[in-house]
Formats: sequence, C-alpha cells, structure tokens
Amino acid sequence: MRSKHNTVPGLAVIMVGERRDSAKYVSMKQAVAESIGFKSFSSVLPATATHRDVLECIQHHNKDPRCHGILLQLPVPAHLDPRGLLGAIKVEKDVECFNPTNAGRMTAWRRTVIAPCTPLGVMEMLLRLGVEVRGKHAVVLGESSVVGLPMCLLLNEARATVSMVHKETPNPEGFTRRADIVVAATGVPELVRAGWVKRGAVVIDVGINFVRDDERPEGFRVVGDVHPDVREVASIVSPVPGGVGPMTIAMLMRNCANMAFLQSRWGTIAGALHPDLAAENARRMHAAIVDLAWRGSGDHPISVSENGEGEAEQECSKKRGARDVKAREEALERAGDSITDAELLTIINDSEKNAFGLLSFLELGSSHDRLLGADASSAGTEGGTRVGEGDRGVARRIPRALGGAGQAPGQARGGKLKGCVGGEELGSGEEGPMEALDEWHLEAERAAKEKGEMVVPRQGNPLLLEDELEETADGTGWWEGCASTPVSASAAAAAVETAASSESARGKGRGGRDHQG
Ligand SMILES: Nc1nc2c(c(=O)[nH]1)N[C@@H](CN(C=O)c1ccc(C(=O)N[C@@H](CCC(=O)O)C(=O)O)cc1)CN2
Repeated sequence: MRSKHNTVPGLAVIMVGERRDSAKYVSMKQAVAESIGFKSFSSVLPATATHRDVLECIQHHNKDPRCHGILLQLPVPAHLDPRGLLGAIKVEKDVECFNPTNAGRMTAWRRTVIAPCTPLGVMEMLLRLGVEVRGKHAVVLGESSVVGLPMCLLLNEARATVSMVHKETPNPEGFTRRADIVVAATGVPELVRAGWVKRGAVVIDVGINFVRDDERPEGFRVVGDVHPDVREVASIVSPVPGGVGPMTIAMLMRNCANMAFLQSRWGTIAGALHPDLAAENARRMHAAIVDLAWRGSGDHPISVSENGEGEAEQECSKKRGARDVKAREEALERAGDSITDAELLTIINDSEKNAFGLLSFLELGSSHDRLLGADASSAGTEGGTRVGEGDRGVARRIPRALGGAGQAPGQARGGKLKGCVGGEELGSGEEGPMEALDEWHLEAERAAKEKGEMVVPRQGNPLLLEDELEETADGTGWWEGCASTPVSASAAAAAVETAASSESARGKGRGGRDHQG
C-alpha cells in the first residue's frame, strides 16, 4: 500500500473500561496491525467515561486523515448506548460494518464494501476449506448483530438456505441435525453435541467461552460452543482457540486495508468513472470479473455419504478450494496489470454487484463529511489525491436523480440546509464524474424492469437540517441515508454491460471534468 498508493492504513481501536478479555483482544489487534505495517492508534477511556466523552473520542478519529478504520471494542459499560456510539463512526471508517448505515446496506443491498469481521472470517474459512455453500442448508445458532445476523446474510449471499436458530427456537437440535453447515455463535460453552450434528456436516465454532479449570495455573480455559464429541460425526470442526478468533482479526485488517485504499484513492476512483472513461472501464471490469471464474464447479463436496466415502470427497474439495484461491489470486494479479485500482478493488470484493456497493459507499461517505460539518482538511489528501474532490457531481445530481425534481426535501420544508447533498453551494454547474454511476443505476433499473425483476424504489439521500444536526449531537438520532440500488445481481451485471455499450454509443460528446488525482 505504501509503495503503490502512498498510504499506510491506520486503525484506531477504542476501548472503554478495563475488562481483561477486551484488553487482551485490543492488544492482539494492535499487535497484528503493527506487525503488518499499519499505523495503530489506541484510545482507552475509563469505565466512567460518559457518552459524550466516547463520542468526542470517535470524532477525533473521524477527523484524523491518518486513521482509515475505527473500531469500538464491545461490550461497552452498561451506562453507554453502543448503537449511538457505533452510529457516530464515520461510514467510510466503520471498519467493522456496525454503523447502522453500513449494516442497513448490507441487509437491504446484500453487500457493501465491508462486512462484519467474524462472519467474514467464517466465509473466508469455508472458501479456503473448499466447502461448497451454494445450495446447502446452513444453520446459524445465534442472532447477535455482531455475528448471527450478518452471518445469515453472508451465507444467504453465498446462496445457502439459511435457518437462524435462537433462544426461543423450539428443538434447535432438530434444525442442526438437518444442516450441512452449522455455525455456532451462542456463547454457551459446548452446547452443540454429537447428537445435534449430521454425519459429514461442517461445523464452525464461533464461541469463545471461559470455563473454570482449577488444574490450570490461570484457573480457567477457553472452550467453544461445540463439544469435542462433535468431531466424531462432523467432517470439519473449526478449533477453539485457533479458529474463528484469529480469522476475525485477519478480516479486520483486510477491511481496514480496503478502507484505506478507498479513502486515499477516492479522487482516482471517481476519475475512473468519468463518463469518458466509463465505457472502457466497464468493459474491462466485466472481462476481469468473467476471467476470475473462481467460484467452484458446482458439485457438492460437503454432502458426505454415510458409509465414510465422504472423507475422500472432502480432501478433493479442499484441493479444489486451494486451486480456486490460487486461480483467484492469479487472476487478481493479471487484472492488476491491466485495469485501474477502482476495478481491482471491485474485484477484490468478489462480485460485479459490488461496483454499486463500492461507489455508493464512497458517495455516502463523502456526503457524511458535510453532514458532520467536518472541515475540508479532514477529508484528507493522502497519496496526493484530494479525497472528496470528485463528489460535487454526486452532491448536485443525486436529489434530481433520486428525489425527483431536483429540490432537496430540506428546502421544501423551508429549512436551512447545512452542507447537505443538493445544497447550492456544492454545485458548480459542471457535469460530475459520478453521472456514470447514476446512469448505471438507471440502466440496471431499466434492465430489471424489462426482465420483470423487483427494483427497490429510489429514495432520497440523507439531508439534515441545521437544527436537526444539533438535536442529534449526542449521536443517537442521526439520519441514516437511504439511496437505492437494484436488487438483482443479474440486473447489475446487465447494467455493467449496457453501460459499456450505451456509453460507447453516447461517445465522448458529454462534458465533464477529469478528477484523476
Ligand atoms: N468491536 C468488537 N468487539 C468484539 C468483537 C468484535 O469482533 N468486534 N468480538 C469479540 C472479541 N474479539 C474481537 O474483538 C476477539 C475475541 C477472540 C479472538 C481470538 O483470536 N481468540 C483466540 C483465543 C484467545 C484467548 O486465548 O483468549 C482464539 O480464538 O484463538 C479474537 C477476537 C467480542 N468483542
């Protein structure tokens, strides 16, 4: 990152209170960050810190251009409202995807640039083990916003049939016995027993529980949610310790690197979407995505037969998983030579759908700066690229494209808009590079409609009145922006293609600025 993008990813970890386990996880995260050359920032606040104290700390990191990712170690002391605090982390620095805007996008749109680290770690584990997810029955035990819920979404995204089992599910073992993949995230030590698991199933243990053990000098040991007897029936059981925990930290670093990249290259990414470049970019991006083709061959490695033949099959699937990972890495390398960083990042994030996620992430991120009244310097100029430089076009255009007549709702209500999207002060009358994105959205919608697929209606981007901003200064009531995107992957893919051809057809006649940083 340093040599290629002139950026060193910076990760800020905020901890409130003195829980020993939290302190250990925080120092593990910092140690890993430093060992891979990231800048690491740490803020430890006393257990007595007020909501405002923590908000100020978050704001400090929000404004620091050296810091690209911010995480609040959970749990926080009971007098604090974790949701309000997580919502105060800037959207583009929310390295764990817990800000309700990012979490909402993940739910409504199925994909954002980032996802919560533990579920991402589980998905990466399944990929590298060669476990086929598509078409399988996955049962997630647990419903937390940190693990259970996003886990279900990612498994669903990977085309599993997903059951979420929670405390009030009668007969949970009835679900797990039918599952091909079980993800246990209950916080109940060794809850899942051999009798709960189908022979040959894959069991991922997310639990990290401390149980008393007088035979150990420390007086306790760490166990998962899965009992050791499950290993007798399952084909794979992830270990605790040494399984999902380290994967969580690895995914945190990956998210942070992605976010550093995005923040440092925003101008370039916007530039890459300049109308004049969009056709060529769309064509090459599509070609690179097709080239990847690493998703596996579609057979079913985890359905292991009762007579034990499954082991060979598992071995085979592991090999195929390794082959897929290698193919993906090679394709990325090749793609890296021939395409822009923006496209590369899109590919790193796995799917053509993410072209939309990526761009809207930046779009909202940059408007968030203005919502917060952040000064221009906090937008950052790392890597010689002025972050946010390319967003004027978005700001000016979105109300027209999404809200109808181009009038901002705040204006309609007679309020005074503070740095809002659509505010007069933001537009210069020039065409913006993000028009290409809007076009893509519109093309995708048209394509989806033609095919009779569902399209999420467009709603406005976040607009905030000055007095509302003050009212919500404690960070608890911020508006969560809701732009829109087509819901179907095929429509999105079609849009990429259509955008390529329609951009070519339009030729280079359209005005626009070059936002290359
Ligand atoms: N903001 C967050 N808070 C918390 C998260 C989280 O993902 N984000 N998850 C957990 C704690 N956690 C990370 O923060 C975490 C826990 C455990 C491990 C880990 O690697 N554990 C080791 C065992 C360590 C030991 O011996 O105690 C392992 O499983 O091998 C990593 C991260 C709650 N809070």
